[in-house]
Amino acid sequence: MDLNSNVQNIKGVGPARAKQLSKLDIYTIKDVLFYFPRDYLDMSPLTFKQGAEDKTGAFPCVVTGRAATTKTNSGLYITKVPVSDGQNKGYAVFFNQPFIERSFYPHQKLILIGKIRKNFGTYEISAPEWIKFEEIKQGEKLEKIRPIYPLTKGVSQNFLRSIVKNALEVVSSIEDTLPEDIIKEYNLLSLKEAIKNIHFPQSFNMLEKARQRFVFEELLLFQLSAGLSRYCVKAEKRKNIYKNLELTPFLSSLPFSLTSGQKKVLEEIVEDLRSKNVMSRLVQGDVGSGKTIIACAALYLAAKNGLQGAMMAPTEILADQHYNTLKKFLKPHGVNVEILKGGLAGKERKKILSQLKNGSIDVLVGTHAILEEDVMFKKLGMIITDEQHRFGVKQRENLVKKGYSPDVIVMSATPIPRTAAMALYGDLDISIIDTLPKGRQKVDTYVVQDSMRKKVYDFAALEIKKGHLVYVVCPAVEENELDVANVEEHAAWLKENYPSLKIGILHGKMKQDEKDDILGRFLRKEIQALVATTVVEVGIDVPDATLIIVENAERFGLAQLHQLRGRVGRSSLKSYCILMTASSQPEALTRLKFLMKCQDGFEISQKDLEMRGPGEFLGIRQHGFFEFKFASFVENTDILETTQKLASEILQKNYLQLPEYKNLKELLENKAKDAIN
Ligand SMILES: Nc1ncnc2c1ncn2[C@@H]1O[C@H](COP(=O)(O)OP(=O)(O)OP(=O)(O)O)[C@@H](O)[C@H]1O
Repeated sequence: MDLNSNVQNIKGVGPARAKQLSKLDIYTIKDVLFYFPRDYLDMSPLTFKQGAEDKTGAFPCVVTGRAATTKTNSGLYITKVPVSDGQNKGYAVFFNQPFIERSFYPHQKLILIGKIRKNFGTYEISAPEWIKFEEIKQGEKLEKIRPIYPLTKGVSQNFLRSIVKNALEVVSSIEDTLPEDIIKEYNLLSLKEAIKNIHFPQSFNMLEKARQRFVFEELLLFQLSAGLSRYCVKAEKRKNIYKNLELTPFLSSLPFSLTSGQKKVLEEIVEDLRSKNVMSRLVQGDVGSGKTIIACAALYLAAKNGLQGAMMAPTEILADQHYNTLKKFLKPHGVNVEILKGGLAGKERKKILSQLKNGSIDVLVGTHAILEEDVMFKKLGMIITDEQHRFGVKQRENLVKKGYSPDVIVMSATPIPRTAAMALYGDLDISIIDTLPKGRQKVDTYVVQDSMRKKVYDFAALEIKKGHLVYVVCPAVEENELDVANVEEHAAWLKENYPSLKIGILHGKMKQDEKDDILGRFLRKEIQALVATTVVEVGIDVPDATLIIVENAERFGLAQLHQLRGRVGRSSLKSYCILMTASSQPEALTRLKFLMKCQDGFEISQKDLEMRGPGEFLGIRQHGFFEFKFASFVENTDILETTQKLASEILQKNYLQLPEYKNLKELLENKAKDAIN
């Protein structure tokens, strides 16, 4: 029988059953075989004494007397079946199934499967499953490890187990997705063996091997797909347009010298520009490590080589900030920087667009709107963007069609460990700024209970008295059902309690010019405490801000809190971060307290990955992201690296064209559709 045959070809599945199975997205034999258990039960026989509290186990025992049912005052039927494991006595206990009495009789041998606990000194196994010895066929071997499947109404564990068994019997062959040489070289189970062992493992060792096989396959597919899109980009050649890669005039005009991390990253970029391949590079660095100046240097080189540059920021506030920075550092070198804002009047917009087209603007800053159709460059050669705006291969193709093959630098605001970065951004080369500018001080971080709020804000008032600035971050804008701190009420509370302070609010629902106005006033110290949502999270650079208070801090991820903390400590002034919480949950507190002792963004995101899992964390990059059933970026770093090497060999040597790679190629084409588009 073929894998793609209808599920009704399996013994025990008729139209009614098929309908139930469709709720689990099971339609074919293949769907049954790829419906994997969510957990496993060790069926090694245990005595009552060996059974661990709250852990399901298998207990061989014998029924020692008649089952008896009683009715409680509240009308609940409780049936108790007396049993013994040979050493101790106990009961199997069932609820509201008085008829179950009839299933048991004295001297009957059973295996009870369930959780055991001691109730007033007597062992009890509540609502167990059971296997009757008398029903075990002669010669039939009991499974050592029992799969536990996710269920839906009307579909039981027993039924799923039986149809998987039947499916395995009926299917004639399972063609492997991986070529034989890969299976051999990496000592993997064949697909058939892996499927068998993922459902009915011969041992826990074999279960692990089966899992490893699927992890390997998932990660190989992922790496191949990432590699393919990198390959498309890399394959793009351009003429050697960078004749002048001299950075000294630019660097010597800066008010500081670059850190060693910045120098190294800049060298990597210069190397890319020297090569004939188009650059696609991710620049990662901890908060405040000075990524903007790297962008600035790249744009400087582009301009000096007759190319235009575009810098895209995730918000208009940041676009403004970048505009000011770029203008400051590039204008003295004759580089003309402009900003394209959303709300620009028709006439002004027209003027900018025409200057862009005739090449008199060298660098354009703005949100991603700067790459819209009517924005035409004369010769766009360098795009600086952030990970939210990274281009898919399709968008890149559109740009290329417009006649440009621009180099791209992607700036990442969330530093993540190298292996995870490699996995996530496999299609980009990665540079890491691993040093902070000199003189940066540690930001003292505290986790404080809400009951201490008044003290915390008294401290804020003292900071402001010294001429410093304060951020207050709330999870919500206005009053809400979740009952979390909101910007509007919090600002009102502050105004009432600290009437002498100048307080402003900032959130995403405000109009652009309002936001610009507020931020400008904060920079000029006309506002001393800025009550805001996480709009201040990324990139805002206000050197005199020395305190950030985060309300309901437990609602944020660690990496996000680290970003927020990065808004202070951006000069040599001593800075503080206070994480307010009403939570008394030990887990939440441990998580927050991790920030008190750790200032390293890479370490923090590793912790975040571990604690919250990649799903949530990787919200930063949904586009083209694979969903893994087995693989994990945190646990499978070895396989991640192995498969990356293997994938690049396969692509370089063009193995996907070989007949033995046919199935892998097909799988890749299906799976990678999203990633490649
Ligand atoms: N080598 C350096 N020495 C001293 N100061 C520097 C150096 N490089 C950058 N700076 C300054 O450090 C501050 C932070 O730089 P920048 O805004 O580029 O940080 P960032 O890496 O973008 O951080 P974030 O992710 O928090 O926005 C800026 O005020 C910048 O001028």
